Amino acid sequence: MTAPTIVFDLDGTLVDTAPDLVESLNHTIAVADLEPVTYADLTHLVGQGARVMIARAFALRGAPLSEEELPALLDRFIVHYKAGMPGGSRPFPGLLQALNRLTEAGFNLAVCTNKMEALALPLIEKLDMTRYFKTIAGGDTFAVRKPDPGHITSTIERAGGDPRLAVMVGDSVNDILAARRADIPSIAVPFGYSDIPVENLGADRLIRHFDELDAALIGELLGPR
Ligand SMILES: O=C(O)COP(=O)(O)O
Ligand SMILES: [Mg+2]
Repeated sequence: MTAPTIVFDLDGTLVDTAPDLVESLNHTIAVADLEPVTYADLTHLVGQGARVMIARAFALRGAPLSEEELPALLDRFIVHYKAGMPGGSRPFPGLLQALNRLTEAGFNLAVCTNKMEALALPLIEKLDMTRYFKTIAGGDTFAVRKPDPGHITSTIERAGGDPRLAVMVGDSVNDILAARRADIPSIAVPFGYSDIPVENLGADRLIRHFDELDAALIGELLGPR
């Protein structure tokens, strides 16, 4: 029988990437003389990958940005962000213990992030976490990305799992909405970068710490089998 799959979001769920995202974003927008963004701004900027984050930073500062300028800015971001990896980014407390616990319990683990694959893969590798995941799907891996349910279901299929036997863990509306649209139960974490209070995301469960993520909770969400 297929093992249940647990799908994790990356930024703000598995890894606290905010300091490095802010730093590389500010390095990027400095070429246009924009005032640096803050950690508090990030919750409104992050979620749809680096390209959208840069465009949103320009909008936040009321600065014009043409389509033609974006590729060079995106390159600037990618080069800076990759060079600093893993920087100050660290797994959230209790994550590694949870990944070990869930792996030992026989679950398939996967990552579904809107971060581009070329950034997600090396970040997870530098944090020595690649081995935990059957697959790591980025925002540009498939034709669609969160909140499109196809991003999650394709990730599960690529991990050899079954979307009818899966749970999504995430920090933002993209994750919880995509899961709901895919009819997949979801767990929200409050330590990420949501501009909506996590209680209002509509997740099936809320955990405050990864210590709470165990086989019993997954079993409750998947119901009697
Ligand atoms: O990098 C982003 O914009 C979002 O990434 P996430 O989907 O892992 O939260
Ligand atoms: Mg996230």
